[in-house]
Amino acid sequence: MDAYQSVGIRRRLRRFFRRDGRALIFAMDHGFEHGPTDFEEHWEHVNPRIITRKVVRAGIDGVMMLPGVARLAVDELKPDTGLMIKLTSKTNLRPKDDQLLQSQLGYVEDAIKLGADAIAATVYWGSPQEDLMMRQFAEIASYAHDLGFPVVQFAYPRGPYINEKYGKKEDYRVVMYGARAAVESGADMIKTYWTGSRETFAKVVDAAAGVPVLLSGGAKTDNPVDFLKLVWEVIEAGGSGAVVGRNIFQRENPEPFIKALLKVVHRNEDPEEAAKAEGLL
Ligand SMILES: O=C(COP(=O)(O)O)[C@@H](O)[C@H](O)[C@H](O)COP(=O)(O)O
Repeated sequence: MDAYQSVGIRRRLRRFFRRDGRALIFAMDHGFEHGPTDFEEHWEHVNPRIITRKVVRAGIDGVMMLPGVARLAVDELKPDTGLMIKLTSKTNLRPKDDQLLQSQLGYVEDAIKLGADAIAATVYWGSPQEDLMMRQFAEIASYAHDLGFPVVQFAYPRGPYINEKYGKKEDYRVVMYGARAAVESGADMIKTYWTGSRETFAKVVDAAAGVPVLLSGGAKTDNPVDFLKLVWEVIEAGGSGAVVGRNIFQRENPEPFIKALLKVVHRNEDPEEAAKAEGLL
């Protein structure tokens, strides 16, 4: 018989993933990590309640937030919207030498009090402060697992040696290494970078050995279809979905865009067809 904890972990993961094993998750930690200027294109979206209402209305599977933003936005969530609380972060205001570290800014108990379904933390694999983030992740994961909560790792390879050895952090071997390190450190879900092609992303998925790999969205594309195509490639590569921020909240009208994304993620719909059906083309 399963221990209570593993039942809790499976049950909470299902609040993000539909029966097809895929999820589209809205990310809103940018006011902290990038600064509020990220919202300037559509300033009303700086208000977590307004943008959360829109993404929930469009049918998003889950949201990822830092504790303070979740506190403002949770009343906008449906009972079945997955809530992922991220417990590490950094501001862009830090000195450059400290930018390769995410610090803990909340505790597992805080996330549970907020009604979290999953706990997230970032590890910059390859950072000079990798050791500290590994310990942070291990402590968060061990405690969350003990209480039956799944743990999501934002597995971001970043550091001077990576650039020296591989040229860029998006090299598939680097992303694959980060994903594998996430698996081996006990993650139940992984968020990572696009590697540039379906074939290479499929290798990242293989290296994750069954732990779901989701795309970290990235900068907004001018043409919405370009982003739909990228997510389509992720799904074709065996990826389990995407965690998307700027491509949603930097659009004037995010709802049809989310609906098109959901068609790509959950129905493998052709990106252009999905865009047409939602009036984006
Ligand atoms: O991981 C983050 C920051 O990454 P970054 O340091 O900007 O590469 C988060 O702020 C976002 O949640 C994540 O990037 C997803 O949001 P978008 O990239 O889709 O805006």
